[in-house]
Amino acid sequence: MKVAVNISKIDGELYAPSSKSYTHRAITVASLSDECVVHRPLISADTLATIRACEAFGAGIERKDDRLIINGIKGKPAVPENVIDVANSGTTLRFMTAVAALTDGVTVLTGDSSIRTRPNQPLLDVLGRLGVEAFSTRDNGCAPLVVRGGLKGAITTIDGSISSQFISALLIACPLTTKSTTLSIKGEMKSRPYVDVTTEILEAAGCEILLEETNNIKFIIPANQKYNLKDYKVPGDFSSASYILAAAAVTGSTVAVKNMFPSKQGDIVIIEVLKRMGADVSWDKVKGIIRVTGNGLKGTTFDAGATPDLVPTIAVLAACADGVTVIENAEHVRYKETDRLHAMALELTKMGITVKEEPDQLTITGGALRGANLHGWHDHRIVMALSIAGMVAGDTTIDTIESVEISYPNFFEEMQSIGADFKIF
Ligand SMILES: O=C(O)C1=C[C@@H](OP(=O)(O)O)[C@@H](O)[C@H](O)C1
Ligand SMILES: C=C(OP(=O)(O)O)C(=O)O
Repeated sequence: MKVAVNISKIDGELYAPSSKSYTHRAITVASLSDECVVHRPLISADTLATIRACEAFGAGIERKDDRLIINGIKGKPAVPENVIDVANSGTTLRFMTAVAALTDGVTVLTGDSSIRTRPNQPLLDVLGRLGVEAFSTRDNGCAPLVVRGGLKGAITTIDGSISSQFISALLIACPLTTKSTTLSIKGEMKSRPYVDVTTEILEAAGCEILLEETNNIKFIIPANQKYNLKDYKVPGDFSSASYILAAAAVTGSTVAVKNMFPSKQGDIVIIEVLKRMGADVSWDKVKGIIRVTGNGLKGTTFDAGATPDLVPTIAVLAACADGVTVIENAEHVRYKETDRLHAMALELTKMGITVKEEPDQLTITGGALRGANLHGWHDHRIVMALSIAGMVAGDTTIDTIESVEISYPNFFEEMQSIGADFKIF
């Protein structure tokens, strides 16, 4: 499917979708608990993959209105009857690889053509050191993955520079083993706020994990724990909201986004970035409302280490700003649904913007965007970000737009409802 985008202004308010990251964790931890109700989960292609996988491990999951009623497996997943297909979801693949390590048998995990190119070797290696036979069928660290359960605690290290999801996955599985684990992080821990979201939910489930931070980060994970997640309400998603907020900022419009309460999401930093670039932004944290008025933007420097998912949004803000923006410390952004540094560099160049692509950064010189026929790379964040750029350029088409199903299924309809000139064809 494609969208044709014309020059648009927007006006009004939207309710941000629920957080994808919190939803994945709530479903996984609830499935490893006894009985739990997850309120306001995000229902999207990625979170449905997590639901299916947890069901394959034995959890009962029923959808009722805006709740998931979960009958959990009390820390002991069954051996799945079939291969687990995570579709396009990296979070599901990494989390379920660790859950598979808790079974008494063999699990095979695979997914779509994008997921089968994404790296997992650091997670497979650590699982190997924790007593689990875990390997890639093609010996390249990518799915299909095979995991023979038998997880035991130990003292080990993991490289933090590729994906925090390996660390989150281990933090979810290791408390359920019979021997404690010490996990030290080698190098910078990229995407750290996502690990904080994991430990927050684990804490809500009554799990204890100790964090030591001296020269490097170390998690001490006591063994023989039980999860007891009860009623859990999923907060709004700041990564999804970033497209709405950016749309107002680049088109000189005003919008309000509701369901934006403080949480551990690193992508909250979008508020600071918009302010720094010159937008008028206010955040009522009690009412959970962010208001943005676009006012002309100027370039900035953005360190993407903690918040890789904001890169497509910020690349579009940069393209519409006066002067130069440097998005740095972003190598891990290449390991997503697609290589997002390369995709954004290529597509913004088609719109007449000068972009310098280096291994771990983009340097973007803002300018007049011109309409173009763009490729969405089958990647929800690329599609949504380019749609915002199209609202400034006009006369733009973007393909592979069905990918918004991954994190924000109603993106186009909701943006149309506040004035975005999007025509789906
Ligand atoms: O744990 C999570 O929910 C996520 C972690 C991040 O990935 P990395 O840790 O691989 O950077 C982020 O990009 C992804 O969208 C969601
Ligand atoms: C990279 C993403 O998710 P995942 O890693 O779960 O595929 C994303 O939502 O941008």
